[in-house]
Order: sequence, then C-alpha cells, then structure tokens
Amino acid sequence: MNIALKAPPIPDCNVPAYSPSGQECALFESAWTRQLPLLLKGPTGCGKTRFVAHMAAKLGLPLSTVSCHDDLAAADLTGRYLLKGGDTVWVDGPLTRAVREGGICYLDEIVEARKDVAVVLHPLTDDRRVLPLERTGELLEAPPGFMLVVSYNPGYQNLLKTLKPSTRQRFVAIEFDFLPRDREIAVVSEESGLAESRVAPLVDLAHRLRSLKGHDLEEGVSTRLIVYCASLVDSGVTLRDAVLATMIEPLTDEPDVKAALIEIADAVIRQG
Ligand SMILES: Nc1ncnc2c1ncn2[C@@H]1O[C@H](COP(=O)(O)OP(=O)(O)OP(=O)(O)O)[C@@H](O)[C@H]1O
Repeated sequence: MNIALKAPPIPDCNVPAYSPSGQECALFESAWTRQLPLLLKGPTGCGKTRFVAHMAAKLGLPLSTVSCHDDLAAADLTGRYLLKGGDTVWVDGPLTRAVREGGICYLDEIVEARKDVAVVLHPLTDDRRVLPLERTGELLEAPPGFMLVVSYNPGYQNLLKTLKPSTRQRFVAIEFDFLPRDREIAVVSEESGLAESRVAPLVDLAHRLRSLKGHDLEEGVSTRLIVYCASLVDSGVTLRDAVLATMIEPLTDEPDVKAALIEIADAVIRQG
C-alpha cells in the first residue's frame, strides 16, 4: 500500500548539516514514502548517523537512536515492566515509542545486538509492519510515518556477527564511504571552523592512513577524527600534537605501527 506521505516544511537552520555523496537523500525519502526499512552500511565515522539525523529533521519526524551492543536484547527495544512507587508499570522502549509516535528508529551497529532482536524486527520490516508486544498482549500497527533504519560496519564483521539473509533482505540498503577529498575538506572545515587550506593536509594524511586499512590497521581514520583534529588545531593545539591525539593514538596501541604512522604524519605535515 502506498499512502501519500508528505514532509512538512522545516526551517533549514533546524536541520543538522549533511553533505550528500550521491542520491541517498532522495532514496531515503522514497523509502520512507513507500514505508520501506533502510539498511546503511559503511565504516565508522563516515556520516551515517548524521545522515539519519538530517533526514529525520528534514521530514519533521521524531528520531530515537539506539547504539546496539552485545548485551542489547529485544526487551531493551520494546520495553519492560518496571517497579514505580510500589506499582508495576509498563515502560515503552525506544522502538515501541517510535512505532507509537510514527517516527524514525535508528539502530546503530545492529549486528552487535542479541539474536532475539531479529525476532521483533521481522514482522516490522515486511508488509505486516506490526510490532507484537508479548508482555502487554498488544499488536501495534506501525503508522505510515514510522521507519526503521539500521546500520552496520561491514569491516568489523566476523562469522559470528553477520546479519542473516532473512534479515538483510527485508531492507533497502545503501553503502556509505568517506567523501571525495575536496568535499571532505569542505565538511571538516565547516564542522570545525578551521580554514579549508589548513584542513587539506589533514585530509591528505587521512587518505594515506586509510590506505593502510587491512594491513597494519583495522580501521582507517574517520571523518569524525579529522573533525576532532581540525577542532583542536582551531583551538590553538599544535598540528603535530593534534594529529597524534586524534589521528594516531585512537588507531593503534602497537608501538611499531604507531612509529610508522608518526613517520607518515611527519612527512605529510612537513609537506603541508
Ligand atoms: N556527509 C557528511 N556531512 C556532514 N558531516 C559529516 C559527513 N560525514 C561525516 N561528517 C562528520 O563526521 C562526524 C561523524 O559522523 P557520524 O557520527 O554520522 O558517523 P557514523 O557513520 O554514524 O559512525 P558510527 O558508525 O561510528 O556511528 C559527524 O558528526 C560530522 O561532523
């Protein structure tokens, strides 16, 4: 069923800034209009969370974000009975709240969650669009505005932590990656306040370090870390100290790898 959904006009100043890398904004809006759930894949710190926040604000929808972890169970999303002043009261979890409100529920790093989470997501992510609450006996029908968005980082996957095809194939999926050089420079400059000419060597260094992913490093430098670095430099921290604290220390604890990264950083800083 296609119910015509229309986003209310939202003043731009209330929308978190997001620089698109392709057609993802149009795709998100179409998926929301057609009541389809969305899966975002991509490395840490490349803009997935910002994208969802941007789209939720643009569409004028409430957003509940949950960072999944290996202890997160279905009841953490749906809700549970709690003792309150001698009474036992049902308290909705973030997923139930989003279904009742007709908003967006964003489950970050969904592969980390416990297996029983998939059981509650399945009837919500096919054409039934229902959330059964066993404990209260309710069967909530998701209103047209409700949308489920999940994300994961394929780089962290291992055999024990993957999405089953029966779960993956319920979602429209978008692959994310870091922005091209000039766009990433513009975003980091915008986010940190540091001039683009001073951000450029930081982005070039990030590119060098990203090329080591899979060899010496599990993950490359995220856009988030470049923003941290540029923000520290903008606050007066020296370039080398800022690079060390944001683009090298968070990446590795291995002394040999660290020494190699510092050598690369020093070379890029000298050129910049
Ligand atoms: N396309 C973009 N437009 C605007 N800002 C961006 C963009 N990409 C990254 N950023 C910046 O990078 C930061 C980190 O991005 P974000 O938190 O969205 O990453 P993520 O992909 O959700 O990471 P994780 O998987 O670790 O949750 C943002 O707070 C923002 O400053």
